[in-house]
Amino acid sequence: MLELKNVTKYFGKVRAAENISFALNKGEVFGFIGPNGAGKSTTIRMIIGALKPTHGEIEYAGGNIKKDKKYIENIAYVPGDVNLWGNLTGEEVINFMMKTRKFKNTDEKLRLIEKFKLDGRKKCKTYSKGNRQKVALISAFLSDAELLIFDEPTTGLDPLMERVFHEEVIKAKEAGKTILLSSHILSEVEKLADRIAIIRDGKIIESGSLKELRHITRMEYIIETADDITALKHRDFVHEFTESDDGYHLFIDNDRVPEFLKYLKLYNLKNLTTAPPRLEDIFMRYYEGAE
Ligand SMILES: Nc1ncnc2c1ncn2[C@@H]1O[C@H](COP(=O)(O)OP(=O)(O)OP(=O)(O)O)[C@@H](O)[C@H]1O
Repeated sequence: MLELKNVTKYFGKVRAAENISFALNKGEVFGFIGPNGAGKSTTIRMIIGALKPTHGEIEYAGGNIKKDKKYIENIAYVPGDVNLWGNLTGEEVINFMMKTRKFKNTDEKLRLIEKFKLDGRKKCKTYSKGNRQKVALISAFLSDAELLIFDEPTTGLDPLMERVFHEEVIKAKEAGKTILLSSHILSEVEKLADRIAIIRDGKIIESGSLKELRHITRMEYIIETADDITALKHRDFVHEFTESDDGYHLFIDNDRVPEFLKYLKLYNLKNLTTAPPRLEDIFMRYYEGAE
């Protein structure tokens, strides 16, 4: 549905995005993650046509976006920091959006206002960041756009509202919408995304499904044994060795597992469990790698 081909953006000498390439399939949730200043917003602003790439191409439904601007009507975009017309109420802003999009389902509007617990009668200038975000999120979920783009959508929301956001993303996906979700909240992306791309310093450093990305990190092992296995701590493939009530916890490099298993044979184990790595572990490794 959307494809970026070697998209690059320079602001003067600052390289905000370099050779960004990825494609979104219709009906998927695509997570775009990276630390502050990595280039997520710049990339998104190029997708919505607010910035012109220095190099590279962006295609939407097979057409080049430089030539055909009509594709923008098929995108609903919620920026990280939402600005609204201060003198309109939240509901007036939502009504305005519905009118411009010729969307008439007021029951759905009321459902979303109720679900996001928005007081739509207050003027937007009195709203907190979270309330402004709610107005934009409700408008996006109400729109008939086929691609929904959320840039750090839950930074102003409390955990209950975050959950509402997650539920609505899943609903939108079930309705066949495509979702680009930019975030540095890894658990959010992990829960929702079918595939992810990790961006850092303007470059995509890894992309794929979570399952595909798990190979690049360490697995955690929890060992229950009456034996003293602290000698393992000194092996170079063992990391973060700790002792807890439920056993010894340690992380093992995935490519060194056969060696690890050989060592394990030296002990009498009561139980051995493993935990798949979280996106956070993958991400932290990239963080650490740069320092
Ligand atoms: N208009 C601009 N002029 C100059 N430099 C810019 C501009 N916009 C972004 N940058 C720079 O480009 C880089 C990428 O910024 P961008 O906002 O895309 O990152 P981000 O991943 O969205 O981060 P954040 O989560 O903090 O918004 C940063 O170094 C930023 O300072």
